[in-house]
Amino acid sequence: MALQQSIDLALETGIGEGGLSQAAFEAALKAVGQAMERLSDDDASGRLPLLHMPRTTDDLAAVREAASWLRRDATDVVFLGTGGSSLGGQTLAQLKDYAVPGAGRFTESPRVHFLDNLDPITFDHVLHKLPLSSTRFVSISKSGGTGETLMQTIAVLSALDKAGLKALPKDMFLGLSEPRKDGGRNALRDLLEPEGVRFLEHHTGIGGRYSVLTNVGLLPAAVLGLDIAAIRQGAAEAYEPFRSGSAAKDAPAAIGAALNVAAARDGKGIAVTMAYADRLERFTRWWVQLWAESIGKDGNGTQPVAAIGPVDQHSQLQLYLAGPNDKLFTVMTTGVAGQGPLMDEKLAKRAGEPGFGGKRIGDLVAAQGRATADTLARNSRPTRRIHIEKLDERAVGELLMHFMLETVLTGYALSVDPFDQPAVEEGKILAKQYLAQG
Ligand SMILES: O=P(O)(O)OC[C@H]1O[C@](O)(CO)[C@@H](O)[C@@H]1O
Repeated sequence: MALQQSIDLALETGIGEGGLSQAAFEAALKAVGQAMERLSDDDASGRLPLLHMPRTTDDLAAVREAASWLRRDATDVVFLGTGGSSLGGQTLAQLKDYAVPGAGRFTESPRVHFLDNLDPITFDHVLHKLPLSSTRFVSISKSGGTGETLMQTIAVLSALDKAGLKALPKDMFLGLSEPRKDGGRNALRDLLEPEGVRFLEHHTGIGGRYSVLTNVGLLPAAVLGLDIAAIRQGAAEAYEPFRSGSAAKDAPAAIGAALNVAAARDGKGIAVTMAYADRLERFTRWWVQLWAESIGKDGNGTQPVAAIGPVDQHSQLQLYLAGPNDKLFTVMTTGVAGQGPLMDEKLAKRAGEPGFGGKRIGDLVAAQGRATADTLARNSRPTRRIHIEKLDERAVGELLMHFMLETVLTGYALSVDPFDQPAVEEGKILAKQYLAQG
């Protein structure tokens, strides 16, 4: 297993007052144990295809084929889509420096872009800058009806038309959506299929925010040359204790769920995940959607907050250490010790930091991650630590599956349905009304 989780700094037994009591944790673990029984039924009945994804391999060839079609002669590949239709792919793409501050600008061809937010200025700018004749577009929407993705797709079709290119939309576009239900409407298909655009099928039994291990997340990963089989193998590692019928106390994702349940019951209404790695920044955003939409309903839920270290030590940490003690922290570190530029002894002395001499940047980051977890604990803030020595496809696959399982189990244990998001529809309907009114 690549993921090492320790919860001692979250419990009263480890940090004293402020930690979660052993009794509360045990009670939560019991509830999660019951949730695991339900999960086991879900697996056996096939009700949750997500649970079978780690062991599935027969769909990978189609993903690889689509990826190589997209890469052929392309300078740029643009993924249109939002929420669960984008964040999983972004998380995986970050292994190849996507959206890594500074480094992301130097990525090799094809450049990959995820346009998940709808912003007219950005979209205009990107459409003007992209070399359209060598750009490929992928529109992803499970429902096929998300307004943002439809507007983006319409805008691109119009831009291609205006550019008067020889290639047709079918040579430049790929769609990814559910099949039409009972032959009914699917707006994205209605838009693209008449142009001859080919579609990959979105798994009908897997929700958008749980779709990272399907073609939704794996297609961008394959375009970037990542080992998509290894991502699934890593996910299988996280699922193994569940597959083999381990007790909750022996299943890392169940332990994580129990911590969250105990914290929620204890009135700790905020869950902060602080990752000490640029290449986990998109992961934290993916987790925010997963957690918020899955757990936040019927008056339940804890507020997910994403943070990155060490940069957010210089913006958020003061509150975390000295503000209200209403949070459960997860501090994530990777094996960066010994990595990065070496600090020259003389220059370090000149800077008044002789202790930096002979150390590497990764040494300081490793020390900072450790210090932040320990300082939170010393200030009575319950803190879980997750360490991943080597951040690669396998490790990220395991991490993603761990957090999906943790989320589902937390939902089950708190008696909320972790798979729907009914409340967000109201605003979408109103926005369409306002648009019509002008
Ligand atoms: O993939 P779709 O259907 O376009 O939905 C995009 C996102 O919108 C939501 O439905 C919320 O509005 C998310 O759950 C989903 O990931």
